[in-house]
Amino acid sequence: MGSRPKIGIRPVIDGRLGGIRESLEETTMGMAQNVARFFEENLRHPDGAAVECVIADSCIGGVAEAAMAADKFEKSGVGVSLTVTPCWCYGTETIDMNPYTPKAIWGFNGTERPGAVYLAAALAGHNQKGLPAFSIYGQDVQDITDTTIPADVQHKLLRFAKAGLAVATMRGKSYLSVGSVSMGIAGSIVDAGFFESYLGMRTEYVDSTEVLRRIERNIFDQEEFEKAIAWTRENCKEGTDYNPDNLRRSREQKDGDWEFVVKMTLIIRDLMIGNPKLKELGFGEEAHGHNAIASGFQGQRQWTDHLPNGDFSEAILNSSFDWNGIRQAFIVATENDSLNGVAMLFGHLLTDTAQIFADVRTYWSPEAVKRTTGYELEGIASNGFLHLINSGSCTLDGTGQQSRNGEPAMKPFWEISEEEAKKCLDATTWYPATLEYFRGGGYSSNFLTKGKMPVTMSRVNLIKGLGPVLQIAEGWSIDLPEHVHHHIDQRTDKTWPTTWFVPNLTGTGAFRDVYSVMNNWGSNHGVVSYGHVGADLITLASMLRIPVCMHNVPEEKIFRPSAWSAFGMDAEGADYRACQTYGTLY
Ligand SMILES: C[C@H](O)[C@@H](O)[C@@H](O)C(=O)CO
Ligand SMILES: [Mn+2]
Repeated sequence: MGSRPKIGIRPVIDGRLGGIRESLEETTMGMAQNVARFFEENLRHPDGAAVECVIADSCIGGVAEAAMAADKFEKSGVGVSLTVTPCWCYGTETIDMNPYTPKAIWGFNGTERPGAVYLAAALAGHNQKGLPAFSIYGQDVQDITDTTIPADVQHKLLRFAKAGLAVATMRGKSYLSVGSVSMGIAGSIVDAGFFESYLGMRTEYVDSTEVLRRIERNIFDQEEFEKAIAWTRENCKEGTDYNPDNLRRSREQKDGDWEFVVKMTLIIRDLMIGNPKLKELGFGEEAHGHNAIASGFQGQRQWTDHLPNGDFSEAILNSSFDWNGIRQAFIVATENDSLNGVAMLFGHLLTDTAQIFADVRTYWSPEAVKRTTGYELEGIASNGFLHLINSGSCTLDGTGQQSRNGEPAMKPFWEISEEEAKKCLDATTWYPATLEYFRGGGYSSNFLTKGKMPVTMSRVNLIKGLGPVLQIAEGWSIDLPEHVHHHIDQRTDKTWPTTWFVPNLTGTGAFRDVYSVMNNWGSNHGVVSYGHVGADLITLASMLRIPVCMHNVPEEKIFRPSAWSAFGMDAEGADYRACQTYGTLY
């Protein structure tokens, strides 16, 4: 998916030659090399490649060397910058002035030389000049000869770098809208201004007829199709047809639908990222694709009223495996809900894992569960739960059939085994689509997400007069007793995948109770990412100047640019004021 941004490391130093600078050169450059090694060992891009660092050719003692570093970074594709120093240096003379590059400064907390004093001075400069930067220095004083990176510094370095790389990775890529607005869902009014100004992304739009044209004119790789359909027949088990007799599609139609949805999958992927094979087949223009890092498929209604739905394509593309093996998940939003697509993209870039796209369907109170099933909710579910369910885009990784340390998990593709991919497929049943909704047929994925996964639900909303806001709810997937699950799952669309979700409650505001989380959710959709990654999302949002309107992330984990604290003592109000003051990144 295009070039990968690098992390630029800037060792800054006290410029006074004749003793001071010379005594610090080795330590300062050593600190840069050390942190570069740390990043390279601990960070990967979502495509699996190791993250590369670029270190300035010399320590930076003043503005000339700062300019040389900027020049090198520009030429090497640096998208994120970290300044490191163990000593006092000259604030504004050495800082990184590139307005687009997320920045942090690690000032070594020692007393022999005052790295943290430089940090404070440089941050004051950043803040006075309107160039937000993150502040990093360890809790505990270290000796100047100590080359270890303390755990608290490591956490901040990784949180900053991963979010910074996400910013740089999105820049210049596209959101591809296949189709238009689905059933009046506002998130599928793909807003070019939002993508351009906040994310640095393009919006590309193709009519859904392009998918049909490629199917009818065989504009896809036939060989891959043969492989894909054989794999699908072997790995994707078809479920019972729940449609009433008078609507049911014939066996012949259903077999045709399988072929159709597999072709759709190849085509949507080719539309996103291109395919060199198409050039060999004589379709040079189509071979390019749209440079899309995320996409959405309208589906409902015009397409699905007439043709098989997008559920199979969305689910498979969003998963970490297909007929070509285990691979990076794509980001494809159901109903072309681009704002949920953006939250999926954030989740993917921050965790390297596949994302669950879901309708935020139902709040089940303990009383309602009791009334309908006779069961008294207990344990983590005792305050009720949310039913997350959706026809299409939910990744099959969302089955929870992968594991880490014996617990269910959703992992980066390079950690997923063949056996785990197979278990995800085996846990999924593909039901003939509910024809009352999807008149053109197709297949919907059905599974139940395993409980006990730490997860984070998120969502971007656009608010007129304000701009985008991000909402975040950390919590857990839960298991329900089989009969309770069965009873309440079957009340609704029984051909779709279900995740039972319990948010972590704080006792106040939107997290007073489970009902309030649902009641405060800004739209019909949400994204579920594996892990408690709310703090990472908050860091990323601050870089993009997207205020966070709702979250339940513990205060001590929150990491925003240093300037945010100048906007007042209530952190969330300050976030709004800071985002408004700095304005969009692009
Ligand atoms: C089939 C239905 O139209 C669903 O797709 C609908 O409930 C939604 O998912 C709305 O987001
Ligand atoms: Mn939906």
